Amino acid sequence: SISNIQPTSHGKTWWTQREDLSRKRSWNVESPERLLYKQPSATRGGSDVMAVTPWLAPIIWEETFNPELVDAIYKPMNLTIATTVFAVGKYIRFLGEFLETAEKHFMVDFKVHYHIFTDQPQEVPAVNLAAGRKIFVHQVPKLDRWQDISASRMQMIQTIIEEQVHREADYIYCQDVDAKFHFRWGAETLDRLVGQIHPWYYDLSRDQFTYERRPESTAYIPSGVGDFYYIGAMFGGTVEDVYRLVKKCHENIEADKAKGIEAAWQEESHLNWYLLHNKPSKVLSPEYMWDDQRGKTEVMRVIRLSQILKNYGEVRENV
Ligand SMILES: CC(=O)N[C@H]1[C@@H](OP(=O)(O)OP(=O)(O)OC[C@H]2O[C@@H](n3ccc(=O)[nH]c3=O)[C@H](O)[C@@H]2O)O[C@H](CO)[C@H](O)[C@@H]1O
Ligand SMILES: [Mn+2]
Repeated sequence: SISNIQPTSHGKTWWTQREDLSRKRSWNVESPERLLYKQPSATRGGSDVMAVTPWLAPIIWEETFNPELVDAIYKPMNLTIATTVFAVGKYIRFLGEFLETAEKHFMVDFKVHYHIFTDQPQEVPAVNLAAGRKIFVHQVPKLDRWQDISASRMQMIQTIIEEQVHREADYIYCQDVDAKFHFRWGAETLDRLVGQIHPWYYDLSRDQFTYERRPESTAYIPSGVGDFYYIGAMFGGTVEDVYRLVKKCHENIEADKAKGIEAAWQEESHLNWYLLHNKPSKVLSPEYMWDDQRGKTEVMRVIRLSQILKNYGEVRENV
């Protein structure tokens, strides 16, 4: 199905429908009775990396969780996971491999709704989807600047939650299209509000983070403050929590625009402001969004998804 997405911001009556959907779910963490798995140790962590934040949100790395146990708990919940991916202008070329590799590694055996936003619906590749998985195509205008294409995602995600996703999905994850899956990217990532540590900043000090540093911007973060530098290419969580996030970031982007300010890294700067003040309930290690340009570093046991090398001069609208 192809819909034409117009940026809107209408009434809140859909929240009631949303509450009905949530009530039908059992949120108990039920494990099947005779499932066998390795005993967890109370005194030794599964890994030598930081696996919990100072506000007690888990940080997800390989070996901090048991994939079979996670699947055994989450699969019977019959969840629907929406994912948004933008393929505007030349970025349509990345969509085929994104979807094909997602079918191999992303939430395998779960119901997944891919929401694809593009200016070229007829170019969306035909991909064989496993049972229970669907593609929805939404037509969006092609904006002139890559900064605006990237930043407009906050508003478009807000709109699609209001118009459709609130009725259909439990969780929503929002990802860049210029990436490929290589390894399990599964239900261990599900949580209320989920941020992703940027692959270039996980080992730097907070003062090196490229936060927005001008006090005039709503995304302003002063020096001496900050937890992680979160990447704009991936965030997610329950539909309610992601809705609050995209709505606030969109409002702040508009407030800045009215003052003639564009944050240093557009929506990524606003996302970082939001997640500093609204702590994520789960944080994904860089395994979940790596960058091919960085090679593999010692801390990385696996690479689950990686941004592919691209020629910025060739794919971006204005450089
Ligand atoms: C290393 C680096 O420079 N990282 C920044 C850069 O990420 P990226 O270089 O990863 O940004 P990008 O060019 O991949 O754009 C982000 C996403 O927007 C969509 N898109 C973008 C342009 C376009 O013409 N068509 C289209 O569909 C597409 O889904 C893409 O994956 O920019 C982002 C957005 O501001 C963030 O600030 C990142 O931190
Ligand atoms: Mn990207």
